[in-house]
Amino acid sequence: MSGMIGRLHVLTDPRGGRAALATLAAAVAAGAPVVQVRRKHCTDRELYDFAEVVADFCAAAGATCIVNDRLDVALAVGAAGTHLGAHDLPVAAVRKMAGPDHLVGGTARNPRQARELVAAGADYLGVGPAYATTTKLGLPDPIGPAGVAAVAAAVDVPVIAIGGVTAERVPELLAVGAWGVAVTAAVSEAADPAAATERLLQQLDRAR
Ligand SMILES: Cc1ncc(COP(=O)(O)OP(=O)(O)O)c(N)n1
Ligand SMILES: Cc1nc(C(=O)O)sc1CCOP(=O)(O)O
Ligand SMILES: [Mg+2]
Repeated sequence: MSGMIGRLHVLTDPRGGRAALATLAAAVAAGAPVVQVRRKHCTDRELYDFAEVVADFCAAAGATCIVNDRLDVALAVGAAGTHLGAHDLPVAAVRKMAGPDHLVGGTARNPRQARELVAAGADYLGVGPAYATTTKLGLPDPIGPAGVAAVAAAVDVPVIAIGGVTAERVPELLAVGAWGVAVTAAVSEAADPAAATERLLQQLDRAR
């Protein structure tokens, strides 16, 4: 499965909870096509319960639901896909278990990793950190638009730029070959998450 994945991925606030769900509801109502359930430091049951609510919400709204890190949870809640990084199960293993119709995304930081992930069966790549981010600790230095460009030139699957992405930065990322963007703070820390989502979507529409 590839090619037509949505261009705006809204990641849930990793703390989860009601505020995360309210933000998500606003983002999806404003037209966010893809939601990624990203939650850390919780029990499996808490993750499952949260993911189930998000997946049901996405199904009702026609949005694509992707679960970060966990194929088992993605399958259990009927999500469309799973996103995998270097510390998660390998893309090839997940592809083997999930079959051809499950969306599988991988995190790439350079062209070599990107080619390997695509060869292993990734449908799309999350590429970053494009810019400095306060949402996630321990990342390498930002790769900037030039780093995103290098990955986009190396593969033929959609590249989703992530890390410190704002609406203002969308044009320069699309200009270097990104298909779309993934955001946390730009939506979840916005005073008006629906308006922030609309601004991101406008930039994605305008710039291509
Ligand atoms: C679209 C997208 N791209 C990259 C990531 C990062 O995934 P990963 O490297 O597994 O890191 P964590 O998100 O698990 O901290 C992502 N989640 N989404
Ligand atoms: C979850 C995540 N992964 C990244 C990576 O580069 O692997 S950057 C990132 C944080 C995305 O949130 P924000 O839009 O608030 O920067
Ligand atoms: Mg991960």
